[in-house]
Amino acid sequence: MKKHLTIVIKLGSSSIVDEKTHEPLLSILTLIVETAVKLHRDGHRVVIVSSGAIAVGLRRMDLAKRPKLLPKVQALAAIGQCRLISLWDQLFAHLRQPVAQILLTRTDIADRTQYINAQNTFNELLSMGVIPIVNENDTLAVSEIKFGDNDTLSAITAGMVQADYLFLMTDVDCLYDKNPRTNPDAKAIEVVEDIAELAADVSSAGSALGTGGMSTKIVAARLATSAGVTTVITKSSKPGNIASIVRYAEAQKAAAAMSLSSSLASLHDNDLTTTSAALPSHTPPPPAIPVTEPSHLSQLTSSPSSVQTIPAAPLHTRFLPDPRPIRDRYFWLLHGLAPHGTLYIDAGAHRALCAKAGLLPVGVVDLEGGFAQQEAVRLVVVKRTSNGTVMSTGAAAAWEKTEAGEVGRAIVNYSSAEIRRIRGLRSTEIAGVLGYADSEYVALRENVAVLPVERSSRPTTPGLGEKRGGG
Ligand SMILES: N[C@@H](CCC(=O)OP(=O)(O)O)C(=O)O
Repeated sequence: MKKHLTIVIKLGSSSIVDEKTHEPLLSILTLIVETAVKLHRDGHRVVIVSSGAIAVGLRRMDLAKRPKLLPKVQALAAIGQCRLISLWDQLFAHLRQPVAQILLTRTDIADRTQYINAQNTFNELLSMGVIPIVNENDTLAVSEIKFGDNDTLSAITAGMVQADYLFLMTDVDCLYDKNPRTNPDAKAIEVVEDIAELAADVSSAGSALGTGGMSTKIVAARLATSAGVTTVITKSSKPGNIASIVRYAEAQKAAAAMSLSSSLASLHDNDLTTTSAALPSHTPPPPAIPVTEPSHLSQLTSSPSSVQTIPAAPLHTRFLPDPRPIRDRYFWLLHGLAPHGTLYIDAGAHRALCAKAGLLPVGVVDLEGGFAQQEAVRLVVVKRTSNGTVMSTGAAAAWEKTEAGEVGRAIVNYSSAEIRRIRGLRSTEIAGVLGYADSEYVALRENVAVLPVERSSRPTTPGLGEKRGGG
């Protein structure tokens, strides 16, 4: 188990300023600072994703509400961001904690070299003991190149720094199966093992200041957990809960690991058929669990004792990380790039991609959108239709979309105009049709990221011009 955890804490605009007066919520900010410094002093690496630039700009210019015109919003973000970062810097300075400002746009990370540069800068700052404070570079980002909401930005940041935890701080303590304000019998959802099966009420529209709501938090949780990041939704007015939740979650992992090793030991000692049923599932243990603590937990609990009872955690929703995380280049292909179109591929091509081959023109059935060479596209699997539905007008056969939906993303070697002419052909035929053949592949293997089969029906990061859920 890791001694030093990397923890990303995301605060939305409504956690940073008062929704009506737009004055900073100093008590919350101070508690966040104390929590972050405590975690840092315990040996953990902390990144803060802070919204609030526009809201702070509104206060500075004495404006009552967010203007409609984009240049005005961008000007306010420029005014507010320097005040915001100065506020964070001043608060952290009281505890002698250096911070750094990182402002990102989607185009910054769409270039692989820039993505790696950003990653290197994060790592350097974290190893220097600095707390990076991240926001979207609103002044440059127009809608086409926006992350759009800081929930998504925080999940991409968490993937980039290979975080252990992402905390999405919000105005409720957790997800509920129904709206708790109108349904007194609403049940808290404490642990989510599989987001695809989540049945929660996500109708919360977010604040008047920000752009995120509960549904953008689910998108963010899906993205972050796919990169192996445990994602937590909890109340921003109680930042002290972060340490208790980390302690609790780590204790659960330790307890599960101990239970697994004792089960494995008994597998050696006993008949395999009688003990295999005792292997632990993801079912959470009861709230209070006596465990022998690993050293970093005793740091978190600040207790000298090696054996103690872990107190129950405050209410929160915890999304468990995918056991087979998508990281590095594949994470960047899936979430760093904005797709410019879609390639519809057949099941054979999908199988070949899953078996780590490149994408050949013969497997491409149809396409949508206009894109250039070396731009990113979505990959969607289609099958020959049985009911006569013609998805593709130009293709030789009729095709329809499958339930698998989007199965991955790729950077293509040919433009949409070129692929339109070579789809369905063998690679040896490319030169005859185009007059040249830059590659036998439509996309090289290293430029293709495919989702594991059982997860491919889940949407990935919303791309350019795609509608996000939630307000
Ligand atoms: N980047 C913008 C905030 C983006 C946004 O709306 O985020 P959130 O408040 O988390 O929904 C700002 O700093 O004002």
